[in-house]
Amino acid sequence: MFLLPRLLTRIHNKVLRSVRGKVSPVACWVHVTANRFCQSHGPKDSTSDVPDLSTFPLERIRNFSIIAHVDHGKSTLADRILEITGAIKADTKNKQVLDKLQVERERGITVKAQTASVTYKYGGKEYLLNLIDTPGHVDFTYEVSRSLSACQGVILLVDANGGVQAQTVANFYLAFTNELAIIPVLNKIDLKNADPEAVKEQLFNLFEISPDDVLQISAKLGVGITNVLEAVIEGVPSPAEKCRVDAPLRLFLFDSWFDKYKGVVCLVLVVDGCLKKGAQIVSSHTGKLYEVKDVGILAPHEFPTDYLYTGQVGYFTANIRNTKEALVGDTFYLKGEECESLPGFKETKPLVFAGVYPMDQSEHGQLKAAIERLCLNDRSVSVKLETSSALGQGWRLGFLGLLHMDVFNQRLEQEHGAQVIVTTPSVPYKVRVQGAKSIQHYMGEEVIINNPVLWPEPQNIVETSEPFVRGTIITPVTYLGDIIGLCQSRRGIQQSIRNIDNNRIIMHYKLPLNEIVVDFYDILKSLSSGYATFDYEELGFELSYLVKLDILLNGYAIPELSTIVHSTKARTEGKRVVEKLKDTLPRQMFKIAVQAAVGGTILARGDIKALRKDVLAKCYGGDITRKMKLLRRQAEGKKKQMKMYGNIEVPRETFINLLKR
Ligand SMILES: Nc1nc2c(ncn2[C@@H]2O[C@H](COP(=O)(O)OP(=O)(O)OP(=O)(O)O)[C@@H](O)[C@H]2O)c(=O)[nH]1
Repeated sequence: MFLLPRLLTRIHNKVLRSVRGKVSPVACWVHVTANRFCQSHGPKDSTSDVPDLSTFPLERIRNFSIIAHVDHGKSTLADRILEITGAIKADTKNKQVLDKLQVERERGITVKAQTASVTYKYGGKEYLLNLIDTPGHVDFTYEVSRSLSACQGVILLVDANGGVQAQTVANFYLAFTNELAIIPVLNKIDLKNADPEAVKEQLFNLFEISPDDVLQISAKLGVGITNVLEAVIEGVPSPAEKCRVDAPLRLFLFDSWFDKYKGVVCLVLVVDGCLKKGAQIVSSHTGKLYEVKDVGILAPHEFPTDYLYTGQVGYFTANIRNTKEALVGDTFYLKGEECESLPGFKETKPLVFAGVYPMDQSEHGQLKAAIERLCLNDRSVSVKLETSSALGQGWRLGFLGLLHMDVFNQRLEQEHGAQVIVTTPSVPYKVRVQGAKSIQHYMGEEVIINNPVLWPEPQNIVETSEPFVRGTIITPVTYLGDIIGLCQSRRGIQQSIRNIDNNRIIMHYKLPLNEIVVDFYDILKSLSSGYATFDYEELGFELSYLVKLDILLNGYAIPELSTIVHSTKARTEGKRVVEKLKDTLPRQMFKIAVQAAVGGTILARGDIKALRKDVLAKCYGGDITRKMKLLRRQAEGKKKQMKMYGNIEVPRETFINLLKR
């Protein structure tokens, strides 16, 4: 059952070569809360009394995460664990209890890791189990890696019907490089088409996991759940090595959110010492002093306990109103007892950037507050002010992927009532410029450009690079041809291909990030009737011949519509945008030439015909020369107007329609 030692010795070198992402192991921290609350105070569905938190020695604490591909049943397993341990009442209505956000419930996906603590009796002793339900989608890997640094082990859940998928592979390596114990579990064995033996073979072929170590459960029916809990107690090491009971207080802040009544709520791990209500604590990051107003645990709802002991996880509030003061990764210590800060989290690197503007400029202030509060709960988003002549004042936000961007904007709307316009997403590019110091905006020779508007003039560019990723695709053999075709059309280079069983193939492709951010995943899914799965890891920047594609209306470039493309794709992309614009721009009283250009070269052109006023309407009968004269005058008038409207004012609504994805 304990995979860690065996795997570490057997496949260490092989795995380290293909490690997914570089996760910074946060020094020492465990993630434990005690559970079960007084019925009088607890959430309605909690069932038992609050245990005395001081009675759990570190040896009887287990911190673990559930990791898996999307929809393999993580949240359902979490429901069953909460039920079996009495944290919530067993009820058929319990569906993904830990998916608390509206966006999670609507989309049926987890986007935010959630913590819940339970107690379980095993071998005559009571254990504190702290479980973290993590998201499955690649865009939320940050949440997974943050959660893993709080754990000593993981349950690697695999759907016995769907088998190993791209995200299973990614998550396995994430846990493996964090040196966590791995408990392999097959879920959905109740399904008619479940094939546990085939999936065990896949696990062996890919990760050398012995079939004898694999547990089989049905999270939906609640079959085999106690075996999983016991495997966690037996197989996951306790956090005893990492925390000190007798040392002065040290708190590690690893999540936070905003409560309109209490201000910022900080989720912390008590690494050393004990936290009590009323304590005076100092932030290592800001040096500010706070008085702790409220202390409690999550189980899974907030529950006040007044104390948190060594190794336990819980929340505190301290009347923090400024969201910038609660930096995830910060260390807090007791006033007068300054101590060494714990290593924080590695900054995430956003991969997709887009402009976000208020629908109505008068709501700029509200949107600013909404973005700040949401970023408190999602630290992986980067924020920078931006101004557009068409859309006004806004921000350029950086996300970890397109789904992340969609979910963030949906949360802005649902949780903060903000109405926003989101511009076309783009990826960061690297440009080496000459005469750098003389060029406005650029201080160094190599610059990262997140916004096509800031692309340097062609004569100043020495070379350009774009980000590449290593994509993992797992697909049934039937769809192989179509998928290879798709990857080639996206400038992909195949790196490896092999069978994981009789029917399924795993492939690795090197792909430009730019080619996959928008629609690659959707096309892959539709080509494979939903069966192929995709995951990617960053490979860094590589030289590439990139150009700025400008869109001109009657000869004037519209900055908001510029994009960066690979030179081989400029013509096709130009034609596509021109066609789209022809359909979207309202006709005006004069002709509009829509052009796509790179530098001075026009690559595509389309004309929007002028709206024609019927100047002959009042000219009943009469001589043909009279009618010709009227038409000639109209044409001359338009010529003048063309000049006048050379710089066409595109209505704001048109921009909104054009830029809306
Ligand atoms: N038949 C069957 N269905 C299951 C089982 N476990 C989960 N499901 C179903 O699988 C679907 C996905 O379950 P979730 O628990 O939301 O999966 P998840 O891994 O948390 O999903 P993400 O958070 O989006 O990654 C739901 O419709 C569940 O009802 C099982 O043991 N048997």
